[in-house]
Formats: sequence, C-alpha cells, structure tokens
Amino acid sequence: ALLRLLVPPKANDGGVKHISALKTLYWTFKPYPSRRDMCEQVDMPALAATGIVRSWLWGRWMYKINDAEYARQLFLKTSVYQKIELHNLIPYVFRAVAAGGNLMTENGDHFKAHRLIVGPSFRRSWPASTFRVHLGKLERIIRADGHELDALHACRRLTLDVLGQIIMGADFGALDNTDGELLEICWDVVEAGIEPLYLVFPFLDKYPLGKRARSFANLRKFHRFIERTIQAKRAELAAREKLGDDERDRADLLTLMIEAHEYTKAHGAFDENGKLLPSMTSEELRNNTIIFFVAGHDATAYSLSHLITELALHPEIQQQARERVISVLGDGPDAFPTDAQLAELADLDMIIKESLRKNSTVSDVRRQLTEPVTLGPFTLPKGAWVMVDLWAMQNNPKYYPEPEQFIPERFREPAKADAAATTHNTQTPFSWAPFSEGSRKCIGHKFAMLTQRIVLAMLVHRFTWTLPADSPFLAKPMTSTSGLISPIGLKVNFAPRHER
Ligand code: HEM
Repeated sequence: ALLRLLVPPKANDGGVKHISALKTLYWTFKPYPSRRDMCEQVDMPALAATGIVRSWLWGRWMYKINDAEYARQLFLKTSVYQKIELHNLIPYVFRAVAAGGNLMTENGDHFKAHRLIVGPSFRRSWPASTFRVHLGKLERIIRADGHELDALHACRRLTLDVLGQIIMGADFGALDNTDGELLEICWDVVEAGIEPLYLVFPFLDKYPLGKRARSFANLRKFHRFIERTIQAKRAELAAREKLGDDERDRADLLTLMIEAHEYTKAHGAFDENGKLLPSMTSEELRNNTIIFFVAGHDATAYSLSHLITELALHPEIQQQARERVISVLGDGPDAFPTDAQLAELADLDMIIKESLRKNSTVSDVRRQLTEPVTLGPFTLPKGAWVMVDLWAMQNNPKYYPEPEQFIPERFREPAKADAAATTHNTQTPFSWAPFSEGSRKCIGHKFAMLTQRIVLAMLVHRFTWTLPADSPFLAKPMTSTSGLISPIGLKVNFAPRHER
C-alpha cells in the first residue's frame, strides 16, 4: 500500500509532462525560500511547452496548469472541478477541525445553502470611515517604530483589528498591544491552519504533539469565543424589532448572517429553482465566521506587505501614487478620504493589481475532478486534483511580457478576450486571478481591494519608505513557497512626511 502511495502508476492522459513531487517538496522546505525562484526555476520551465504538468502525490495525480484557457475551465465548470472537501476527506486535520464544512469547502447544494446565508452579508459597501480609527493607530505605530519596522507584523495587526470589527464587531486590540490572550489565540489558529509541514503531511495531525497540540487547544478556545458571541448576538436580535435598512448597512457580517440564518430556519432555504436546500447548522455558522478570519486576515496582510515591498523597490511609482493621493486629498497632515474621494482614487488599483499579479498571495487554486476532462490534447482522469498555479500563470510571459517587472500600467485597460499585444499587456480575462474567478471567486475580494486602496492611500500620504541598505529584499524577496505566500524577514524604513 505504501508503494502505491509513493510510486506513480502509468497515466493515460495523452502524455502530460511528469515532474517529481520530490522536487516541489524540496523547494517547499529548502532554506532561504523564495516563491519567485521556485516559479522561475521549477514551475515556469516545466509548464513552458504545454501549460500543464503532473506529479504523483499521496496516491493521486496532481495536475498543475498555467494556461489561462485551462484555468477558465477550472473556474467556470464547478460541477466537474469541485472543491476538495477536506473535512470529509481527512476530518482530523487542523483546517478541517477549525472550520469544518463552510462556504469555502462545500460543493453543490451545501455550498448553495451557505452562499444563501453568507452572500447577502457581503452584498454591501463599507464606508472609508470603517478604517479611520485603525489607520490612525497604525500611523502612530509607524511614527514610533518606523525604523526597520517589521512591516508584515504591522499589517497583520491592522487586518486583524479591521476584520474583527467588520466580521463580528469585536475589538482584538492588535494595534493597541500585541500580547492579549484573544490575540494570541486567533493568531495561533490562523497560522496553524497554513503551516506548510501539515499542508504537505496532513496525517501528522492525527496525533498532534507539543506546539501543535497547544494550537488545537487554542482552537477550542477560539471556537468557544465565537460560539459565545453568536449566542449573545442571537439573543440581542431575538429581543428586538427587525433591523432597519440603515442598521443593516452598519451591521457586522455575523449579525447579518444570524438574521439570514433565523429567516431560513423559519421559512426554509431554496435554490433558484425552488428546490429545498439543506439547512445550515449553528456549528456551520461558526465555521463560516472562522473561515473569514482564516481566509481574509493573513491573505490581506500578506498582500499589503507585498505592495509595500514593491513600492519600496520602485520609489518612482510610490511618488506617483503620493502625488495622485495629494491631488485628491490635499496635503494637510490629517487628511482622510471621504467615500467620494476614495472612489476617485480607483486608479491606485492598477498598482494593487500589479502587485497581486506579480506576487499572488494565494499560491494556487485546487479542485478535484468528478469526471475525466479534456484539456487541449490531454485527458485528465476522474479523481485527479487539478491546480491553477497562480504564480506561474500571472508570471507567464505569454500574458505579461517581462513578468518580473513591476508595471502597473498593464492594468490601465481591462483584459480583453482577443487581447492584442501591447507593450506590457497581453492579458486575457482569466490570466489574472489572485481572487480566483467564477462563482467560487473570493467573497471578500471587494473588501480586500478597498482595504488595500485606503491603506495604500494613507501610507503614501503620511510616509515615504525604503528598504534598509542591507535588506536581502533588494536582491530578491524571501517568501514562503506554498499555501499563502508571505514575505520572510521584511524590514522597512518609514519616514513621516508631516510634523506632529
Ligand atoms: C488580498 C486578500 C485576499 C486574497 C488574495 C484572497 C484570495 C482568495 C482566493 C484565491 C480564493 C479562492 C480559493 C479557491 O477557490 O480555492 C478565495 C476564497 C475565499 N475568500 Fe478570499 N482572499 C482575500 C481576502 C478575503 C477576505 C478579506 C475575506 C473575508 C472577509 C475572504 C473570504 C474568502 C472566502 C469565504 C472564500 C471562499 C469563497 C467560495 O469558496 O465560494 N477573502 N479568496
């Protein structure tokens, strides 16, 4: 049986190029890791000829693609390319215990049932003022400690407090101090879920020891904290009139989900054809709350730190962004955007999109095949896992000439299906997918883009920043290589632009 797990059988897929899984494992755990190196030295060369390669890992075929047309199929044909239901496949792994069945992991009717309750809570906009207090605290932290600042840590403090507020109206106090118990628990839970060792060797979670066992204990505490919050909010809602439109605009996501949950409990949940959907349990409501933290917190913090790194490496683009922000907000030391001004700054998104293109925070998007599929000359077997390698697609010179260059102008024009080559932009609609695409696209993508726009606007307005002269990032950013891609050891020098 062990042999079958490790030794690949003959594949009848039409001759997809094979690369050893050991090679990927080596790059995942090697010292001084860099996702860019891995992309340039392993993934891109292997994928160059056909846009698809395969490896044999833990007894199944794993196909990797970087062709936007193949990716389009994966994103859109959701009944064939299904989410991998980790909670059913390996229920004891940390991520499955943490968030079980939820919007992110379910397929079919269960997914629809989750979407019915979670979807409406995201169908709203957030005013710029949502960020005001948090950004004020971030500014104070950077002013006090801006020399060789651990920028990733600062971004994590910000995103946790912002998400705590919009998800459940909770103040994690991460920007006030960094040693609260709740804070420690939450950080441990989100980190333990993406620990590369356990992503590659999930069976290690069967008998967790030492630090891992402590993470499981923290997870139980985090569950209890969220369950208590749900109970309190449920009681509060039960004791009052229905929420008014105004209140709904200001309510946190959990309150809106509880309201929708109560409605479906009373009236049933139906799909677009009137078919009755499975009802969501309270445990699943908790799971969805947790998945927002797990999916949103570090993804946003890491994306912000990639953005900060790119603008430190490209001071001319940093300066252009600054001039643009000042042209809209003025240069008073306390300027803060109104909603209209933030909307006017939409062109900052070119910079954010280019950063997400070059440094996709989510390394890949994976699915499992419910039936054989044909991709070009190849036929992939039922049961195989297929992943869009977002790095290798978004750094594919076919879509983005000189992919290693940081060129926000690539995103001035929207992608076209028949993309005619311009200097830096031959992108097609599915070649840029840092939030995935189709009906399983990130539900938080609008909020994540808004967060990055306002943080970028405020950082360029209040500070100039550079990398220290001896920063290894000047030669090459060091990052993790699988799961969520985070910078490693990033230090940044910030200089305030105004006297206080
Ligand atoms: C820059 C920040 C973010 C990035 C790069 C990102 C990226 C992604 C990607 C690539 C997926 C698809 C995963 C897959 O299909 O396998 C996804 C799904 C998801 N994201 Fe995000 N995300 C970000 C922020 C957020 C935020 C702020 C939230 C919530 C507050 C969030 C909640 C979710 C959820 C619930 C899903 C599952 C959606 C579904 O399966 O239908 N994400 N995200």
